[in-house]
Amino acid sequence: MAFSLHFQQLFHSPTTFPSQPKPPTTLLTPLKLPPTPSLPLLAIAQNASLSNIDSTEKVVLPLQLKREMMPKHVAVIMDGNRRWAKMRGFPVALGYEAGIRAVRKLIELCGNWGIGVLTLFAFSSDNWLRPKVEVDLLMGLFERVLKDELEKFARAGIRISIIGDTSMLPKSLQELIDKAVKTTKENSQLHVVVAVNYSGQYDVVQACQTIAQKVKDGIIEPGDISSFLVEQELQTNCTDFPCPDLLIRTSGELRLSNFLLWQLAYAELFFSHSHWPDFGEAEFLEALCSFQQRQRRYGRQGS
Ligand SMILES: CC(C)=CCC/C(C)=C/CC/C(C)=C/COP(=O)(O)OP(=O)(O)O
Repeated sequence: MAFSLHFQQLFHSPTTFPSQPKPPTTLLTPLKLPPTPSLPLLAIAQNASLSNIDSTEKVVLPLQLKREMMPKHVAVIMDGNRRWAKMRGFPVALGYEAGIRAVRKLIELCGNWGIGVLTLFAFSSDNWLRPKVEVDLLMGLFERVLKDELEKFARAGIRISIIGDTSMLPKSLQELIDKAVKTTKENSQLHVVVAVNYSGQYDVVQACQTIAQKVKDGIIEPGDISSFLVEQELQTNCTDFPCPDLLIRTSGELRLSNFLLWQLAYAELFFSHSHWPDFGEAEFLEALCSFQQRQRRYGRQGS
């Protein structure tokens, strides 16, 4: 069975939300897209498979995208769930439910389009400052997603990893995380890395602590410390491509909010006006088209 079919079938979500016209706001105005026929009409099977996908499987891309220019690692700050809900007069919980629907859709698209790693910023270490009821709501949602979807993730060949300090999470969630990580650790179709109680600054600090200990123990010399060595100690070292090629942040905010600070050094940034629950295929395609138009120079002279 083709890889794309796996994902479409496994992640079809029946979730519906009360219909209500979108409020007229500039934040919700979609950006201008190149004309986008529906995926089945324009999709072509590009026969060569990507290295992180089983060679018997096909990656099906929309015509606008070039296979050889696809990012290997996409990171996302899923902002605007509460605003999405408030603008519709819905409870905050519904905003997060809609956010989870968008997560499912993005996982499906990354799987179908041959992206190797997807890192999602689900809970920042600063988010503990939110009202307890909201923190509890988010923790409950994470638990529910892991309980309900683990089998589907595992069957679709998805590997799940968590970055961040999980020791502060509810014990029941920690157990579900351990199970998800263990159950999926041999999977290689798509690596979904979820940042929970994550701080980019702390990630660098903990890497420094580990390296300092190695110096103290005489394992390495201070002069051995390099970018390569630091990167090896960062939590994203759990993936084959620790540094995202593309960072997407939704809902119009133009900041990094302490996410993957080291790892984003050379990432291309894409800021979407859509709130996270409205971020779907058209919006992702727009981000990828923008990415493929960038000239990535990594500090070198341009042509
Ligand atoms: C399992 C899994 C990966 C679940 C993801 C659920 C999800 C969408 C989490 C986003 C969490 C979050 C703190 C978003 C930031 O702003 P905000 O959305 O709170 O809202 P605001 O910026 O409008 O205030």
